[in-house]
Amino acid sequence: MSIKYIASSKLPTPWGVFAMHGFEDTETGKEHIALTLGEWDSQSPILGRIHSECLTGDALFSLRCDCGFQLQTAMKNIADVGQGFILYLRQEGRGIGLLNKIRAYELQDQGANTVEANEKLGFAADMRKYDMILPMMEKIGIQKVKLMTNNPRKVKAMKDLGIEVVERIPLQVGKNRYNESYLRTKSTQLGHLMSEDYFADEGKE
Ligand SMILES: Nc1nc2c(ncn2[C@@H]2O[C@H](COP(=O)(O)OP(=O)(O)OP(=O)(O)O)[C@@H](O)[C@H]2O)c(=O)[nH]1
Ligand SMILES: [Zn+2]
Repeated sequence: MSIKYIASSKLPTPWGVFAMHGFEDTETGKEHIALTLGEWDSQSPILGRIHSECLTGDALFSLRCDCGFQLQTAMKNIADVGQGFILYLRQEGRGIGLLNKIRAYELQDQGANTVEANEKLGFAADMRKYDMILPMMEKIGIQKVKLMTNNPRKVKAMKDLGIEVVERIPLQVGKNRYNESYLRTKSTQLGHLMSEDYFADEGKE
């Protein structure tokens, strides 16, 4: 793993003008992004999110998952407090890539759940790695985080890298009739922490 900082620019969004910092993984050629808003000293706990790329949810308005809703809510929450970061990591499809995710969706259209579909294709349920986080966090000067996620493995990954997660903030947004079983599978098979209230809230969104 070799992460190289490349350049920074402004990124105006509906929620505020973020700074965008580009990084290259020189081994894989993957291009990762950090968005930051506001300023801090390295000892302050900063609100943030580690977001895994989901072209379909983040850019194409897909209702099959909750990714786009989580990304927008995280950006809004950061803007509301005036300070925070998002690491946008290019590990599409939990690390299997976009085309394999479409293959997995095809199997899901035939009745498989997200875990079964990955396994039928010969992949583990979740192939993501998080070691690129450390050099990115060092560059943006953050050592302590308040992390917006439902995924305890992300919290553990950060802690294993030596980053202090002072708080986990649930990000339960975007449930709809197309992603309910996907969310259930995340909760029952992938360890995501989601409250029963979230599922009980039938008919919302
Ligand atoms: N292989 C596969 N990947 C998927 C599927 N649906 C979404 N993804 C990918 O899953 C990743 C997001 O992971 P999630 O498990 O939804 O959520 P998380 O990032 O672990 O946890 P949160 O921080 O709570 O959002 C993105 O890279 C998506 O492209 C699917 O059905 N199959
Ligand atoms: Zn998604």
